[in-house]
Amino acid sequence: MGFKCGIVGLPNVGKSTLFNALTQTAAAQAANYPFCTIEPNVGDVAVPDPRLEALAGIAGSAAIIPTRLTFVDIAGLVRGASKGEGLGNQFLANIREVDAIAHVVRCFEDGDVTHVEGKVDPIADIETIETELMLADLESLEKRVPALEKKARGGDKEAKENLDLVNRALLLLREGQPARLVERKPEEERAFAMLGLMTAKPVLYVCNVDEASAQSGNEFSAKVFERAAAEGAKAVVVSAKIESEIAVLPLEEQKDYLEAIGLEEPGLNRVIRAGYDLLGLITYFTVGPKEARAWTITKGTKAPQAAGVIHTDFEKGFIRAETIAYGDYISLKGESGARDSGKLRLEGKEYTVADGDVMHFRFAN
Ligand SMILES: Nc1ncnc2c1ncn2[C@@H]1O[C@H](COP(=O)(O)OP(=O)(O)OP(=O)(O)O)[C@@H](O)[C@H]1O
Ligand SMILES: [Mg+2]
Repeated sequence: MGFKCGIVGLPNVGKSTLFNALTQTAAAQAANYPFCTIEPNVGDVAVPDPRLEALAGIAGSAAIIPTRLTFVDIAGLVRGASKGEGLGNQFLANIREVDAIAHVVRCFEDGDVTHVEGKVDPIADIETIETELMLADLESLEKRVPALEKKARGGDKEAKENLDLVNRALLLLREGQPARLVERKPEEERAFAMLGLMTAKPVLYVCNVDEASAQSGNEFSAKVFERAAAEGAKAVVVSAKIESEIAVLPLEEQKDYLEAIGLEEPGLNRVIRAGYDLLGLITYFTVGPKEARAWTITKGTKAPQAAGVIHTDFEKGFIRAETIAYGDYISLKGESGARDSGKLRLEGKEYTVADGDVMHFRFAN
């Protein structure tokens, strides 16, 4: 399936540094000058999930295979981008292709690191980016109007409905509101998604703070959290620079370092999990002596389609899914315990898979 989270923000705020930490590489060039990144960097990241270890421990699985999420490190966005400033429309196209946005906001002071607007002001920075995305959405919608109007006049019912939706979005964007706030009926969701609007994508604010604030944030990140709460968005605190230094250390040293700065786990884990959540994703497991493995599905996926993530044959020939809830698997110490207690359920085609389900699919070839 491949869900993509795009790393977006002003130039030189630490996007590539975060990307490198996430992907544990130095694949993306990170340096102290704006527009360091031009071509997007794409990387797969393991989704940390402590449940996998617990499952593998019970089943004696030889290997643990986490599920993965894709991050895309995108070029910095500046004021006027929608009109072609900076790298202009080129990187806006990169943003259109992602499913959710991780918006990196500079929340650290450092006289040596250039801020394109001259001072650290996370709220102003967020507004600059949002404005550019809104302007770009406005422009793309305005382009659609003439053709839709022509078709609607000709009696095309679908075009008429689409035009109505587009006009509602335009009204909102002209008021300076993101398209995700457009009121729409469930049956309009498909047409809305087809519009490919950037300000309709879910957003996670990533507050990039100094080392001393890595644990509990600072006055800048507090402002971002306030704004996120008001918008119904999510925010996380992370020090991209520290994380990128920790990520390349041997595991033992990582632990010591994290402890020293008061973190239980890498801040990156929070970013990955929040990104996963933002995309509306959940995990089910397959567990056996060979491996304990996590699989990604969207919330609401039925059993056959969940099976299809492993192999299309599983979906085509789906018969039933032997299912154990994660909590039951753990408390009853595995499959036979769950079976003996009647906690191994036989689920059919209409079953909606729940987060944490341990599944075994039966299928016919
Ligand atoms: N938390 C932090 N504290 C101090 N310096 C940081 C922090 N995070 C990143 N930096 C520094 O900021 C500079 C810019 O980082 P980076 O290249 O990752 O930015 P970017 O957002 O990818 O920029 P561009 O848009 O130009 O590609 C680097 O010198 C990096 O080391
Ligand atoms: Mg960069």
